[in-house]
Amino acid sequence: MAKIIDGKAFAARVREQVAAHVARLKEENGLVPGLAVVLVGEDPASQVYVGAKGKQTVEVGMNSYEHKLSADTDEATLLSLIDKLNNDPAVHGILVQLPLPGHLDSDLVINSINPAKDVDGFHISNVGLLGTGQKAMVPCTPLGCLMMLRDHHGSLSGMNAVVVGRSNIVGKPMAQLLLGDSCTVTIAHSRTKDLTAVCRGADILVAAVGRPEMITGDMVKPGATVIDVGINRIERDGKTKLVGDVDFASASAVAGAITPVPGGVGPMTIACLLANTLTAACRANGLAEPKGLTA
Ligand SMILES: NC(=O)C1=CN([C@@H]2O[C@H](COP(=O)(O)OP(=O)(O)OC[C@H]3O[C@@H](n4cnc5c(N)ncnc54)[C@H](OP(=O)(O)O)[C@@H]3O)[C@@H](O)[C@H]2O)C=CC1
Ligand SMILES: Nc1nc(=O)c2c([nH]1)NC[C@@H]1CN(c3ccc(C(=O)N[C@@H](CCC(=O)O)C(=O)O)cc3)C=[N+]21
Repeated sequence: MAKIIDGKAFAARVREQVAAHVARLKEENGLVPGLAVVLVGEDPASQVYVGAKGKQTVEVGMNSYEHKLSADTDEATLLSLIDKLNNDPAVHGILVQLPLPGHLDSDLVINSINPAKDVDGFHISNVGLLGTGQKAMVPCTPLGCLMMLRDHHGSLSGMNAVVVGRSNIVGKPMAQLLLGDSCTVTIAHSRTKDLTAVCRGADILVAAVGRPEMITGDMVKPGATVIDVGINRIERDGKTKLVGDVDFASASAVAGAITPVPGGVGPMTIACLLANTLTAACRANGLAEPKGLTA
């Protein structure tokens, strides 16, 4: 039976570190980091995340600004809000909740955020900085996964890592971070041939597929570390249940360590968002950055 990596407890420790640094900034520099979250439309799952982010932002002593726009908001209105936030000195981080309604061009919207305030790390400048090993804002979900992996293994150098999924928000930046830590990285996707064989070569297996319980125990190398990024709501036995992209029962019987869903990657994502907001506030003011909270 695998060791369960407790993302919820880890995230609570990250938030404590963030809160301690925020308290120091306030006392020594009179600075309070601020995070603006923009939500377009009424997607219920998104509203839950936005609510959780706002609550935790305030709990660590930072200011939270929520902007809820109707689903039919036009591009010009959204861009003008982002322009206002870009120029607001009280706002150090801006997050535009994805996915956006179909009539909005999400690349255009994301790339209109000031890269220094892009706490999601999705702006092309941050993608380029990460890809070239320069100081960037790093996407929260992959950063949270990296923190848990470093904590569990110490060094990741030379390990075989397989990332299943090649999205811009999870798969690709995850692969970059693992490469940065000197893993031998394979990115698998829907066209990959013999996914089972590819996954079985992994010392570190990251699942970011969006398919409930797709990664089963037979795809896991004995003793491997499995990171389950998936968040899927399914109906089972007449109840709504949250499950990952990994079949926890069969995978945990083979793996050496595994993250659960819920209580794994999800809480770390929000903790890293707070850490990124703190980092952005420090950089904007030429102050020392928090240690251990960046890639
Ligand atoms: N915990 C958290 O904080 C977060 C969780 N998530 C969750 O992570 C999961 C992935 O999210 P995201 O990256 O945005 O998803 P996307 O839908 O953008 O990407 C999914 C990727 O999985 C690949 N894929 C789909 N089906 C298969 C298959 N049968 N075999 C192999 N690869 C396949 C796709 O391949 P192709 O490119 O070929 O289509 C694609 O690259 C979701 O469950 C999402 O809810 C996302 C963000 C944050
Ligand atoms: N610009 C942008 N940045 C994001 O980071 C972003 C986004 N858009 N859109 C949606 C996805 C999804 N996401 C999650 C964050 C936390 C949990 C989380 O905390 N989940 C809890 C469970 C919560 C529940 O019960 O629903 C857990 O896994 O334990 C899940 C998912 C961030 N995302």
